[in-house]
Amino acid sequence: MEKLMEQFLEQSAQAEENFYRVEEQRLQAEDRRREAEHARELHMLQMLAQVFSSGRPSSSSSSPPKPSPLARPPHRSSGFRCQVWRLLERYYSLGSSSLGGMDDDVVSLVKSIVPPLTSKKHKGQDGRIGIIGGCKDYTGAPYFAAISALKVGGDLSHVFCTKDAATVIKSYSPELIVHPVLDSPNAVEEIEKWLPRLHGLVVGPGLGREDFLLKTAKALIERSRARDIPIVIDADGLWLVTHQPAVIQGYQKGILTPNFMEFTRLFEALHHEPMNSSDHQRSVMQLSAAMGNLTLVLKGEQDLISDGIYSCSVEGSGRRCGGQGDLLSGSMGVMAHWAHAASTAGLIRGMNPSVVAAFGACSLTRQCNNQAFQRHGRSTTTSDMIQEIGPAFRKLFES
Ligand SMILES: NC(=O)C1=CN([C@@H]2O[C@H](COP(=O)(O)OP(=O)(O)OC[C@H]3O[C@@H](n4cnc5c(N)ncnc54)[C@H](OP(=O)(O)O)[C@@H]3O)[C@@H](O)[C@H]2O)[C@@H](O)CC1
Ligand SMILES: Nc1ncnc2c1ncn2[C@@H]1O[C@H](COP(=O)(O)OP(=O)(O)OP(=O)(O)O)[C@@H](O)[C@H]1O
Repeated sequence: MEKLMEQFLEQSAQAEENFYRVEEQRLQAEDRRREAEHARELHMLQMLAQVFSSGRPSSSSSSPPKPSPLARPPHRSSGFRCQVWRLLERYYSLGSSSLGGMDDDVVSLVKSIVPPLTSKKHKGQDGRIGIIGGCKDYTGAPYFAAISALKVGGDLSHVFCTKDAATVIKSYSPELIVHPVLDSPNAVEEIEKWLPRLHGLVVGPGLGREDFLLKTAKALIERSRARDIPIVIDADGLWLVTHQPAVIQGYQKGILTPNFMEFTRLFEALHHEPMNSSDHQRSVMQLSAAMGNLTLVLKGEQDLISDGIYSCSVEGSGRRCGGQGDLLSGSMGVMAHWAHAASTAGLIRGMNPSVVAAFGACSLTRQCNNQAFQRHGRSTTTSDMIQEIGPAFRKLFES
């Protein structure tokens, strides 16, 4: 009797295991089918957006201006164009349906890229981030970016700046590793030595616009790209991209984080015409397509993130002190590393890892702004916001 019972239990355990295995396979197949379908649809519509917008990828700023059918709907008589227009509208609305309801889903994805804190890891595993920036005029910006990368959870933050900025930046914080090499004659080789050890690069905060520094930044972007390192480009790095878009065009691990001014400059350089400032979503889609579908974040009252359009409107405050964009780019550098690592490990599926990172960093920056404002009101500074990174991160992604 006992034997029979044992046999019965074994068989039912086996049957249960088989059931779950088959069910899991079925769910995985269904997931793959949905993802493929979604990706096919987005890809097709993206291609159409690219072809029919004025923003074909162009590596040369001297190509002739092209008319933009996206600036307004085509005339009714153009049947095919109307059809394309409707498709494009569907594309935009596909994306913008994520404006409200998708927020929670994206936040869950951000949560899933945050690496667990365990005693099994060694220093460096949660992120070694490099900041390319810091010159005579600007020492605050690279500091804000680098310290934010650490406070978000990166393990090591390197700042590659000019000689005269280095001592100043070191004096702000003993946490940062500061290399005074950006204006040395062999800057590229000096910095390239570090690339194999870096998980993410943030190019631009406090870089300035001197030719030599921009040339160095360009070479470093190219070499990091060749090594498949996620790259966030902000501030003066965007000045470089505006003049030489090919440096980052089409790089899927690249994220651009322009403010409105930087966005307008970049848009006009690529499209050779003023942007339609009444429709930011459309402009973001157009510019993203022209840049080879890389992730773009237009910062503002709401942060608009492509591909597709995701909007981050976590409540911030009315306080707009300088440096908030540096906090954003530094945190994004770390999150981009986490997101791509999670994607490689199969932990996130169905969404571009760069978008997950961008959404995470935007939400965090705005939450820091909100919390700092509650304490300091009008006197809020970026340093106050940096103090809030820990609690804001916990509130958003660890609760
Ligand atoms: N503590 C430090 O070290 C900091 C250093 N920083 C570093 O400074 C460097 C230059 O960066 P940047 O942003 O000041 O330069 P740039 O693009 O020429 O903009 C200048 C003009 O654009 C306008 N404008 C700006 N935003 C706008 C908007 N949203 N919407 C509309 N207009 C807008 C505005 O024009 P205005 O209102 O004055 O007419 C403004 O005067 C860069 O390396 C950066 O990292 C900063 O990070 C801050 C903290
Ligand atoms: N009107 C706004 N309301 C709420 N949040 C905003 C607003 N404008 C910008 N932000 C937030 O502030 C952050 C920085 O954006 P901002 O436009 O100030 O960048 P920036 O000009 O590049 O900054 P920086 O001073 O570092 O150069 C973004 O994360 C964005 O979400």
